[in-house]
Amino acid sequence: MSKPFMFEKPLGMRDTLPEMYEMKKQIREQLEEEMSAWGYQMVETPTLEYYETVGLASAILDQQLFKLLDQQGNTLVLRPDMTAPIARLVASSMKGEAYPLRLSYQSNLYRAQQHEGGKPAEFEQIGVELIGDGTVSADGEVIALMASALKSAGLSHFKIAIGHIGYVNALLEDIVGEQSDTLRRFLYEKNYVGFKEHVKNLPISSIDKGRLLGLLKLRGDKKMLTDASKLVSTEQGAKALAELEELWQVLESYGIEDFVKLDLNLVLHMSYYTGAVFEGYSSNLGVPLCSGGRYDELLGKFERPGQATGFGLRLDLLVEAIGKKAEQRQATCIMFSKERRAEAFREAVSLRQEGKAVVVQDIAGVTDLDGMSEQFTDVLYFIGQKKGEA
Ligand SMILES: N[C@@H](Cc1c[nH]c[nH+]1)C(=O)O
Repeated sequence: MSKPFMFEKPLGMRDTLPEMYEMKKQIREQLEEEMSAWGYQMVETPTLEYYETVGLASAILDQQLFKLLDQQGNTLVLRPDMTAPIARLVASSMKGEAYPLRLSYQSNLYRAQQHEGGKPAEFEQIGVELIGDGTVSADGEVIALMASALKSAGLSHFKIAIGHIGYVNALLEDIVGEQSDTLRRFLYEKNYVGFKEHVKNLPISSIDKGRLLGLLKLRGDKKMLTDASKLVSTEQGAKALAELEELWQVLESYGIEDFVKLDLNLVLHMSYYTGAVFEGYSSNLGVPLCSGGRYDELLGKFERPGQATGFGLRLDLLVEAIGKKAEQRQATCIMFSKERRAEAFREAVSLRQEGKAVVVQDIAGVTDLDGMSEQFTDVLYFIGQKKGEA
């Protein structure tokens, strides 16, 4: 490998400039406030985790993990997700705390990228986990909170698509048995053309081909569930549909049915999901900006079984979707020369006490006075001899 050019960053890594920082901060505060208002408590976990435990439990493709070695020779990962670290936390340091637990987080996550110019390899995610509650009310709560968080951040045009991995598995396994992975991957990649092509070439009856292709049409409101029930007759399939029916009622009780739609071919990235899954879209972004779902088996891997659900929201994408500029705090500049330095500092203290942001600048350190002054609406000069002094 050649030596990187001085200004290059590792693949997928980004800088954050002041304006973007401010925008992220304002939106982050609103999201955190909303989650706290719903009774969720913030936690933090380390950036590095063991590959063998949390790394594997995160259920993400191995090629997306950043791996490194510690001094003892253990393989570590930069956390690719927060759900697995929180499962570890709940099963260890928080073991004594009764279920259900409502936890929230705001963290940078790391997913290695294969190509330049694509997705970021480090991004901030804000989310919640509702752990130890297997009810459909819990699924409804996290979806309603996600909608409420998006609204509180200032996003008004969004839709949440809801599916159920139990339904997809029931249908695929009923028809293609063990070979369902390939079809699931087409769905996860939203490669519906690839899905159709693959189905065409499968050695199965035309009725079963019709059932598999029928899955792609299962989008809409709760009326669609009747069509869905015609494709699968297994107990697992029926259970998933009954859950979705109840979930729709919960969402109606929250009054957010206009923001949601059912999409039964939804398959998400993480393979730990076991039940209802969902994804949120803004009308002006081509990619989902938040997603989540039920994962009832993950806590068991950390020896504290518990049914759970949650979501994660990408702050960078939410900022992009909202699209408006941050309200920048205007600062006053006090330009001083050393004779009046103490006076300038006193003035700065008193203006800051009034709530103003103040920059104090020694004029001897400025080479471009006009350029510097243009950055401020107000510039006060404390230059030369003090008034009244000879
Ligand atoms: N951890 C998931 C989101 C999620 C939170 N809880 C459940 N799912 C992700 O990064 O996509």
